[in-house]
Amino acid sequence: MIQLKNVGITLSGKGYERFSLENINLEVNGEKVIILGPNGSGKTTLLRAISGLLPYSGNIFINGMEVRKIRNYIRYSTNLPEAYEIGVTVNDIVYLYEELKGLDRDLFLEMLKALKLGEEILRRKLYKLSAGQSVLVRTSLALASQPEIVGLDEPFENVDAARRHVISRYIKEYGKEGILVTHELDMLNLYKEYKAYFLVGNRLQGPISVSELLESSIVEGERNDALLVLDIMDKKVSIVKGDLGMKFGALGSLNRIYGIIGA
Ligand SMILES: Nc1ncnc2c1ncn2[C@@H]1O[C@H](COP(=O)(O)OP(=O)(O)OP(=O)(O)O)[C@@H](O)[C@H]1O
Repeated sequence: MIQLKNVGITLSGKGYERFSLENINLEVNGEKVIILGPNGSGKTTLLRAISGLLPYSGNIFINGMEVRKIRNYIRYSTNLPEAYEIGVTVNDIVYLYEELKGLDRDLFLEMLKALKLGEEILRRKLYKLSAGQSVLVRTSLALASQPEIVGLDEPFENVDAARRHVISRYIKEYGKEGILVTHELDMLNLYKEYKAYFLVGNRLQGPISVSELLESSIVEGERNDALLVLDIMDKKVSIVKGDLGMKFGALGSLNRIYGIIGA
């Protein structure tokens, strides 16, 4: 189980405007959750905090344990790049993860084969892989560790259509509980049994089931019959069942929500 209680995260740095997420509450209890958000909305930031890679205020618990106090929790796995050593080969990471996380090497090799990646990739350094290969290897490592809970960041980014289908099969089989963050709406069709949240306007809003979402429309303003009303930059956007205005499935990109509110 993942629990976020009143979580706040602030990023600041040279050359950046301050970015913050506020009052984030979430409970993932034996469920599959998808977090949708436009570019730059803070999806990776949220997942990094859940994975113990960023400081935060409030509380984040994984199976009842405060993330601040645990290191390398064996029952949780993520595909975030920081979770893997830079400068070592894929094979080195496989050895490390067999020791640290109980990685199932046979399952990992089966996934590489299904993804048509070829075993020579094992001898390559992770940072020398192409962007898509790196995502697939990291996602396979996270899943082949067969954790109770996974946190996957953009597992489809830079991945071609055929491999997206293959990796989705494994995500669904081995990611029994956890969070998948993405901005790629065209993948939602494969994840109809997931619960969706939106990370928009610096807040996490939801939930709504993905299957309902795909049959809904997006309308400006707050409506009584809405399945979910999103608060974005002091404006409201309703998600309404049926074919009214802009069908969610036709949105293409979440950035278009900002177009609907004229921002
Ligand atoms: N060190 C930092 N200081 C301040 N802001 C930062 C810092 N690092 C990243 N940001 C900003 O934080 C915001 C959230 O970034 P994040 O990578 O979490 O977004 P995302 O939703 O995962 O985006 P994408 O879909 O494009 O991957 C962005 O606007 C980014 O520019």
